[in-house]
Amino acid sequence: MNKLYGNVQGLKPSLKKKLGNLYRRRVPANRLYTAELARTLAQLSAEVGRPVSLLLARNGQMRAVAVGDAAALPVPEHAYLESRLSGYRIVHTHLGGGGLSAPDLSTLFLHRYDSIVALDVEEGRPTRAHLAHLVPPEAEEEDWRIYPARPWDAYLQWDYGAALAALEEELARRADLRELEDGSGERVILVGIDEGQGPEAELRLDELAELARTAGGVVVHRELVYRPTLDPRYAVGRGKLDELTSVAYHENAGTLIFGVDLTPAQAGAIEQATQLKVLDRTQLILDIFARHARTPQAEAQVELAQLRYLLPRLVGKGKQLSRLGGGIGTRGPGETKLEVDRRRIGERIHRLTREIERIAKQRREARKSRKRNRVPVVAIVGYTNAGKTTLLRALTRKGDAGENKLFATLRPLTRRGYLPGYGEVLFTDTVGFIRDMPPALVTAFRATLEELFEADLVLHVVDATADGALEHHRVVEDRLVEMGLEAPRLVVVNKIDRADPFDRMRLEEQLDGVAVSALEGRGLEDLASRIVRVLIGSGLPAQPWAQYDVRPMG
Ligand SMILES: Nc1nc2c(ncn2[C@@H]2O[C@H](COP(=O)(O)OP(=O)(O)OP(=O)(O)O)[C@@H](O)[C@H]2O)c(=O)[nH]1
Ligand SMILES: [Mg+2]
Repeated sequence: MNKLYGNVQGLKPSLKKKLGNLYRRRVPANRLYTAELARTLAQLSAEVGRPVSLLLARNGQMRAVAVGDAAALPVPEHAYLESRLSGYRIVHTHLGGGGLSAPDLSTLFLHRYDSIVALDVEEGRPTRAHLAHLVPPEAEEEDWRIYPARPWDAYLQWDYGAALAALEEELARRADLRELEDGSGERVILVGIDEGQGPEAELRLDELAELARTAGGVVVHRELVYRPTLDPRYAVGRGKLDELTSVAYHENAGTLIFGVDLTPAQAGAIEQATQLKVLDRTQLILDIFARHARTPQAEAQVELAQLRYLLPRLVGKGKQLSRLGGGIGTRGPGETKLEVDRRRIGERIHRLTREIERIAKQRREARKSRKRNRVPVVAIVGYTNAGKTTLLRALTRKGDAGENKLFATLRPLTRRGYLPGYGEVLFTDTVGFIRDMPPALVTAFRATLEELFEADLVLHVVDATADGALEHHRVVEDRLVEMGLEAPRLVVVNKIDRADPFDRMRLEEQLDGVAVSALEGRGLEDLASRIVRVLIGSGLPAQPWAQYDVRPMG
């Protein structure tokens, strides 16, 4: 016999059998329900004394029978498809009448059912029918349309198939329109949690937004939730989650990013409740590292951290894995391997650990025999959003014209530049620093910074417009010292086009920095000559032909 869902306790076997027989019913593909089905349903509900709910596939096949309200039905697997309907509908009874309830509507919405019908039952017979379906997201309006109550048999001749096809078409058309408007970029919603930190929580949310942007996301909504203690199950309240799900629908977002770290159980529960992709701060940061990893050592470390973080999140969860699909949180050296199972991941972790040891040994030996007379390397570091990448571009701008081969991009994040009176220099960009690096990621982060050890000079970019710029500087410098980085430093005070003159001066003085606007190209000559002085001071003489500032023919 087919399974009965919901509360079947205390039901007589004969009644259970009758309910089970509902599985044999079928509705023609273009009809909402048949007269026989409605009558049987009403009669059985009256006998049971509880509502009875049916889950029907679009082709009219019975998929599930539950004693209880719509929420008692199992959620169909693979029901959820971006911006489309799930292909399932719910037909159920209401013994007390009263139309569709709030839980009915939120079930409809969350699982994108094709439609939901409630049949009022009086004396074992159907009386009125209440119908609702989703509508394309509009500002200010409800996400569904509820039709006025009609006599139960009014829908028997209705061409449900055609109505549904029209609705799907409309939904798809709107989704296409939005895609055109947005351009690329994964649309994400940020959820910051204020556990009583006050303004600090706001800053952390700003930082989360920066991280999301760096990972290639488009932030369409930010929500700061005040919660002194996290909800053990959902981190935030259930009501808040429903709200966010609705925002996601209106904003066409498929991803929720939480500013706190979620336990594997929380992430799973939130995903289940919202049907959205759920990421936490650590996963977001891992994704950024994955984009910045470019040495074998860094790639191995990032993959290792990704797998370690992923492993506990895999328990009994084929579903979450398949949902990962693509986009933020799925990138990286291990990208293609995310599909493998737990055991294989365990093996991979083991192999990576050995690989990392091997590479480290190799590198120690390679460093000993580092070549003389090579092109000096200048690495750019700094807090996230300080303007490192903009500065790299500004310092190597001429390369963009693509005329001179000297300036051609070598690797995505290293470019050749030219310093007047000195010669060629390699500039290399790095991943931004952030406060509260998740402990699980420290090793991977350091690995992405490994190239710093090849640098002859480290440019430390400070954003003069940032609150706490001095503190950011200190955080970064402390970490560099911890890593044992000995290369000379030069502080670049950036964004002077927008900075308060007093802040700028204070930073310049306290950090002995060079003030620039990477965006407007101001102060770059001063910076170049400071760089040259440091390089020469560390025993890297100017290149012979460059002393006359004659540039070689490209
Ligand atoms: N006003 C102004 N904005 C700037 C300047 N330099 C960079 N920005 C802006 O600051 C933002 C961050 O710049 P990026 O160069 O991406 O910063 P980053 O340090 O590479 O950031 P991450 O790689 O995310 O750590 C961008 O919106 C830039 O346009 C500047 O000199 N003046
Ligand atoms: Mg950058």
